[in-house]
Amino acid sequence: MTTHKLFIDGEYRAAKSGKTFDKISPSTGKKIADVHEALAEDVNDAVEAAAAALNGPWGKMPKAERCDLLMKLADAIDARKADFMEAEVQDTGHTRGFAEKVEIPRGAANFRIFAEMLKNTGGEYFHMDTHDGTGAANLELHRPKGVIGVISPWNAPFLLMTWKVGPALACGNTVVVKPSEESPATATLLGEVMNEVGIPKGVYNVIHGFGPESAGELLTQHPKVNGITFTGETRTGEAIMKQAAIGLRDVSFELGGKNPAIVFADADMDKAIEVTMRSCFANTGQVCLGTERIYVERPIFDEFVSRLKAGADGLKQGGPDTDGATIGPLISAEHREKVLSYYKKAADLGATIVTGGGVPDFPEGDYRNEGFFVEPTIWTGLPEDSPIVREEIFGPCCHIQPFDTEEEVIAMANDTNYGLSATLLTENLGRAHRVGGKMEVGLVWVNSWFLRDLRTAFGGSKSSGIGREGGVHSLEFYTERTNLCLKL
Ligand SMILES: NC(=O)C1=CN([C@@H]2O[C@H](COP(=O)(O)OP(=O)(O)OC[C@H]3O[C@@H](n4cnc5c(N)ncnc54)[C@H](O)[C@@H]3O)[C@@H](O)[C@H]2O)C=CC1
Ligand SMILES: O=C(O)/C=C/C=C(\O)C(=O)O
Repeated sequence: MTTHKLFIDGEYRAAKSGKTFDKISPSTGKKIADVHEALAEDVNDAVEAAAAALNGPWGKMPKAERCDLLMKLADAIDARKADFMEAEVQDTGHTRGFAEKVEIPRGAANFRIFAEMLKNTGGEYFHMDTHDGTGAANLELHRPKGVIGVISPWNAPFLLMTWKVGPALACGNTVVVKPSEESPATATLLGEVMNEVGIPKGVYNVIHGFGPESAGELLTQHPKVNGITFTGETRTGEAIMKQAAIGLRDVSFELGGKNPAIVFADADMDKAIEVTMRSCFANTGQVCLGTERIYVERPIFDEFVSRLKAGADGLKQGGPDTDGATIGPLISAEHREKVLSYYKKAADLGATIVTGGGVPDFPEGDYRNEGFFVEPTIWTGLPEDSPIVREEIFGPCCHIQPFDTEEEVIAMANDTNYGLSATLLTENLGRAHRVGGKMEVGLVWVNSWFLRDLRTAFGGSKSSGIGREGGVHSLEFYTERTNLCLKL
């Protein structure tokens, strides 16, 4: 049985609390690991190690050397790709294709992009005239923020954790990572690779545990944590923000979404189906950027619904060890209960169930019967104020609504508390530009989805987040800026 210990000050340690919890496989429902739970003493040790490392070799290292080390780290992740993949798919039940093509390469890329960027960034300079004729020079100086608390979710664990750790370290900070209790493996493994390439001890620390009254809350409340970056549910973001208010610590939040896709009658239908198949069902719908509301212009509504149904019905359910599987299980029994409660609610509310709506019917004795699988599901016929259309479900499901005019669909798409992403399907560039600019979201994709240039701003409006990360926007959160005014 695998054991995931804490990684503190460059070494793997058992939790001083002596407590462990079980990690359950999403595909088989069986226990696959014991995970050590960090409580107050361990969390304090991790934060103290991170604070001390700021004043050690890491704090003194020239920026170029620090960035070279992070490039080496990215190469070492590539070299250990098979190990990271295995750790990730066993924890999450993801298909190997998703882990191989998206998740693990992005982990390495998240270090490369910020290491490269930091090497080439400077600061502002403003010369100022003064009455004595000598003037003054204003120089922008950058300092690391300090100890960054990283709270990351289970849906794309390695990708989303490194998306924060990459820029944090490139800017010279140290980190204490609290991965989701559902996905402890890749963050733990990364400690080994940090040591391999010579990242100084205390720079990268990992504590395991839960949120409230456990490692997550203890970390975000710790007075020596200088900034908190979090990806996860909106309500958790609210709780963390209250915790961060003590001591006025800065936060960066990427939260949930209820993202629309709008399919205009002039869209290329093959492209529209390919894009919405991915945006609804990739990673079993457990993507914050995923589509759960589709609006289709009335003349093509019936054709779109029947083609998306055919696509959904063609998905093959299976865990990472099932050949040819195109859709995996949900992360946990608890999350499956949540998703199924929406499936039931949709039926009770009188939705037309185009396909799915329940648990797949596997043969007797099939391992998948013990896993957390649900059917890919498509509904039509619900009003816009239905909870199915308003609340984030985070499963492989969507509701499809017809529309008649551009104004009407813009209003429907924006009528939500969330504001993360929107996807537009149209061959009319003018319309794409016009409608895209009216979407109250942080990200709009046209004729595509999840196409990511890591130099661009990433984040959400409304209840979908606070701040932007990506490219130079990450540097704003992970550095403190000082204006040095030098009287000449
Ligand atoms: N990328 C996204 O937008 C994600 C959205 N979700 C949404 O969240 C729902 C529940 O998933 P969970 O894993 O329970 O998400 P969550 O938001 O409850 O947990 C995410 C992380 O925050 C930690 N956490 C929870 N409460 C905390 C607290 N008070 N202080 C500090 N840390 C805390 C958790 O231990 C975990 O590491 C999903 O059904 C989905 O709707 C979940 C994961 C990612
Ligand atoms: O590409 C990114 O940086 C972020 C991707 C986000 C998700 O996969 C998610 O939160 O679901």
